[in-house]
Formats: sequence, structure tokens, C-alpha cells
Amino acid sequence: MSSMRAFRFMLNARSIGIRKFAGHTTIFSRRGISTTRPLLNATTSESATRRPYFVGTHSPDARTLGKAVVENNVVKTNEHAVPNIWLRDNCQCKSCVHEDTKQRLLDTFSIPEDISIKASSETKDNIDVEWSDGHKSQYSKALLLSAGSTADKRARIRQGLVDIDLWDAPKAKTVLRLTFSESQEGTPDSLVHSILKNLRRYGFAQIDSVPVSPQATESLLSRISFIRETHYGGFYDFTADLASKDTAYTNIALEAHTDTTYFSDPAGLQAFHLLSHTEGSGGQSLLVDGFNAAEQLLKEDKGAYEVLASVNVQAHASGNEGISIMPYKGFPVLGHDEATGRLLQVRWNSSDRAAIELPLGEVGRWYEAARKFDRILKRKENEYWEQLQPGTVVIFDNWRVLHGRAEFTGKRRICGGYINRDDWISKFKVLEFGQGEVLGSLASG
Ligand SMILES: C[N+](C)(C)CCCC[C@H](N)C(=O)O
Ligand SMILES: O=C(O)CCC(=O)C(=O)O
Repeated sequence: MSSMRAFRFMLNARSIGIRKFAGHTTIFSRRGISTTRPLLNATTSESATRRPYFVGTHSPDARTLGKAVVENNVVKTNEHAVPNIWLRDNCQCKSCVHEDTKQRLLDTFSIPEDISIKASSETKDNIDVEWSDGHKSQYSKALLLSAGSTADKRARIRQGLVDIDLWDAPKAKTVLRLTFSESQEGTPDSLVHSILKNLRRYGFAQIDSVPVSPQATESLLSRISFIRETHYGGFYDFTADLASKDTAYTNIALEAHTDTTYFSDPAGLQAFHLLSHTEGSGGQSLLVDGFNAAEQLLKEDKGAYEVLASVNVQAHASGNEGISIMPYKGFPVLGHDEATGRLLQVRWNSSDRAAIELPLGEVGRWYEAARKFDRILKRKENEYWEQLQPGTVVIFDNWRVLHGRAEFTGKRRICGGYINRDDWISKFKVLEFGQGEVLGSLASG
């Protein structure tokens, strides 16, 4: 008897139903609704299809192994037939894809449902086909092998997956610091690429010798991508004056957190440049590698990790007059790529947290798991403290690295900006992999 059937058998006659969702089982009975612990080990359909969660420090293997061939007018990648509709829809010729915009010109659903290959041939690197509707297409074998490979391999270029280094405080201190330089055209691409490589590998980058001005800081950030407008404005230059009704605009200590958990799409990058701090002291900056903390939690308490990966939490920004910003749905603290199981995002902000999306009687499970994560985040060896100095810009991946600050006295002025996740990953992967490889992976990634 399967474990699910055994589970159903175990339930008494009064249960009027079971609903499984996201690994949880909710029992509807005359006594009301209760949600059991996630079915971590049961072979239920959801958990069987959900990929195991992992943090992922190694990028997927770039080699596209195996072979792509055409036999009897059937294109195959590693012995699997490639559906004709997909092949025809992904013809890359100039009449099917706009040469400049790279957008599909072909009307996908004008393709006959019974489209077939009338003639075909292959060379070392390509497969050529003539379709039953007379159209001719060519496909690189690399594209076909990539399209037939694992979800993680297909995500490599799309998500800019490169090897990453998890770090604690001692390790963070060894990360190569970068030095600002500027040519006529502004910050050279080589420096931008170095900044983005550090951001992708470590989740943060420190750039020294930046001119101590909002203008130079904004110019540097804009070389990565455009700065995101929010209810705080765009490029920010702030101090402890509650100009915006958020504790960042005060002098109190802020524990390690990620920003903008109240946005459906939290800011991708955040940057700080301390412009001045006079008539007082304190305000040290804190960075914590959320992916390193997640890895530690996964090793120490898999159940707690699963809870933080599966229970959605709401957040809000409600300080400013007439504003109460919340995401369109709740999101888990540990966000994963459903296709691969890879950790993609840490959303952690106790100040801005709103509802926990569990039946009220069940929320203890979330607090228990969150407390364990909080303890890991607050381990001294995980806390990288640095007193920012004018001239140093720190940029960090707000989807991975948490930040905070010590309380301070006196007048402290910081400028910086947010950059969207999709925009900085776009810039990174084009610089890292090259435009050709990025565009070449669109159909298969
Ligand atoms: C815009 N600036 C960075 C100055 C302040 C942003 C406040 C962010 C807020 N505390 C949060 O955790 O999302
Ligand atoms: O003032 C600082 O150093 C950090 C403020 C902060 O955490 C934020 O703006 O999100």
C-alpha cells in the first residue's frame, strides 16, 4: 500500500476530505480544518515532482553532452524525438525572428497542427529541415542538446549561474576590493564587469576611491543599469530625518534584513555610499550572506528549511501618508526555482513582516523555523561588520545578502540606489557569457 493510501486509511471516517498543497496536507473534517506538517517523505504527487531544495554553489556544467541527429525526418536529441511544433516555432530565420528586435515574427498558431518534416540533412554542427508547409529551417545541434538537457543546465545562462562562494565574516574580509576608475565615457566596462562578477560570486562588491559625491555614485550605479524608482524616490541621498517614514531614516540600530520585501519584485541590488558622518559615532554597516545562512540551516534542520521554503509570508510598507504597499501574494523566506530546486532569493525582514499564511493555530511551526534561521543569521562569525568610509561604495545583492547597521549619533548622510534583479542579471550575463551565447540560448534555456 502506497504511503499516501496508508495515510488516507489512517484517517478516521469523520474526515471528509484531504487537500494536498505545496507539500502540506490539509484535512477537512467535521472538527474543522487542520494542516499537518509538510509531507516531506511521503511519496505524494507534489513532493515527488517538487525538486529537492538546494542552495547551489556550483554552476551547472556548461558542456552539452550527448548527440543531436535527424533520422527518417525525425529530429532527436539524446534519443528523444524533438516535437515538430517546438522546432517550427523556434525557427531562427529572418522571416521567423526579427533581425533587430530578436522577437518572434512567426504566428505560432498558424503552424499546422500536423506539421511534418518533408526533407532533412545534417552536418557536424547543424540540422537542416524542409517543412511540409515548404518553409526551411536550420538548427544548431548545440541548441537542440541544450533544449533537451536538465532544467539546471538550461537555467545556466538565463539566470547567470556561475560558481558562487558562500562566506562568513573572516572570508568576507578577503574578498578583493575594487578601485574606481573613470575614462571619458564614464566607468569602463571592465570595472563594471568586475563589480558584477563580485556581486554574482559573493553577493557584494566594495569599490574604493569613488569621488565623494552623489553625482559620481549615481553615475557609477547607472553604468550597471538604470536606478529603480520607488516611493522613496529614485537615487537616494538620506539622513536620520524621517523624510520617509521608515526606520532607515532614523539613527536606531537595524538588524540584518533584506529590503523591499513588500514589493512583489524586491530590489535586486542596493548600494550605499557614506558621504559624511559628523558630530557623532557608530553606524557601522553589517552584511550577512543569506545563502550561507540558508546552507547552514539546510544542514542543521532540514524541516525548518522546508518550512521557510514553503510557507508564504506577507510584508508591508505603510509609514508614508496614504501608502500601504504589499506584494500581490505572500512569498516564502527562502525562494527557490521550482524547475531546479535551486535557492534564488532570501526575503527576510522582521520589521516589515505582516501575515504568515498558515491557519492561525499552525503559525508556531513557522516561528520555530524562523527562530532557527534568525539564530544562524546572528552568529557572530556570520556577521561582517564594516565602518563605511566616504569614497567607498558598497553594492550588494538584496536577494542574497542581508544588511543592517549599528545605532549612531550625529549627522550621517548616505546615498545610493536600487537596481532591479532582472536588469543587473541581464548586464552580468551579457558581459560574462557574451551577447551571442545569451541570444543563442533563448529558445533552449
Ligand atoms: C531608500 N532607502 C534605502 C534610503 C531606505 C529604504 C528603506 C527600506 C526598508 N527599511 C526596507 O527594509 O525595505
Ligand atoms: O543606514 C544604513 O546604513 C542602512 C539603512 C538600511 O538598512 C536601508 O536603507 O535599508
